[in-house]
Amino acid sequence: MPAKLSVNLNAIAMLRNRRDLPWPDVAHLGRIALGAGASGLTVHPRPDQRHIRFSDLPVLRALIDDEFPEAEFNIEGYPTEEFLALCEATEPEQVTLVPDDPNQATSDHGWDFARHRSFLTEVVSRLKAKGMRVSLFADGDGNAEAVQQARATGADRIELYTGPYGGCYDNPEKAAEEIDLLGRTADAALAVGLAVNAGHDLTVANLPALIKRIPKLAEVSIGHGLTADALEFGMAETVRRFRHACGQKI
Ligand SMILES: CC(=O)[C@@H](O)[C@H](O)COP(=O)(O)O
Ligand SMILES: NCC(=O)COP(=O)(O)O
Repeated sequence: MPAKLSVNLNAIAMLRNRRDLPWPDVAHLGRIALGAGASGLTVHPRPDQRHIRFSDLPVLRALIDDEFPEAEFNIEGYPTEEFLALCEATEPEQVTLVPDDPNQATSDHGWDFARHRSFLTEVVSRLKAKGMRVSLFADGDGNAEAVQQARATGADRIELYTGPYGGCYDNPEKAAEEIDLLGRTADAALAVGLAVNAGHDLTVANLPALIKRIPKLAEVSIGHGLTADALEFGMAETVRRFRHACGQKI
């Protein structure tokens, strides 16, 4: 089965938050993404709500429930009590636990599973008891032992952190090395019964090689690169609409 695409709305929310105005409309862009065949929506609400606001969550939950009942909601974040309460109130189909510091600009590493195993086991069991699938953000470093520790927490999946691979956009040799490490991590995870997601800095250019190496990839969540493409490929039509609004003949 091909990898599912979950569209991450963080970048759109960040743009909205530049002004005290309701556009770009995060839920409506989520609707367009799901209408175009995305399998789900991802958000990563951070404690300072600099992009996704906590108040976006019930709106997106209702969008999926009312208009796209086959789609999945994926909420990512560090499992503080506040985050866990948000998940319990929103009941996403999947929660992705990420070891982010509150002040971090973006996610840049996976869990140290040996160190945080008992904490993660507790959190995973709490979320799974409420019917949520749990995925753990993991470094794609080929460490099979770490993957076994991830499995021991009771999680259903890992999400491979693909940032280092995404950063190799201008270095094909380094990209091939990263693909090898990601692939070995995925093999180890699949061997112990964990399904594998992937995300961070994925693009139309770098996805095919990743999918080729990990054909059983269950899901990719993509925000930054996808939003950049949406702007690029939507720019010409948008300028035509604004020229029309200026009274120009098109
Ligand atoms: C978990 C992860 O990989 C991140 O990509 C995240 O979901 C995006 O976070 P920001 O949009 O805050 O950079
Ligand atoms: N889990 C990764 C994600 O949701 C999106 O990351 P990015 O494409 O914004 O880097």
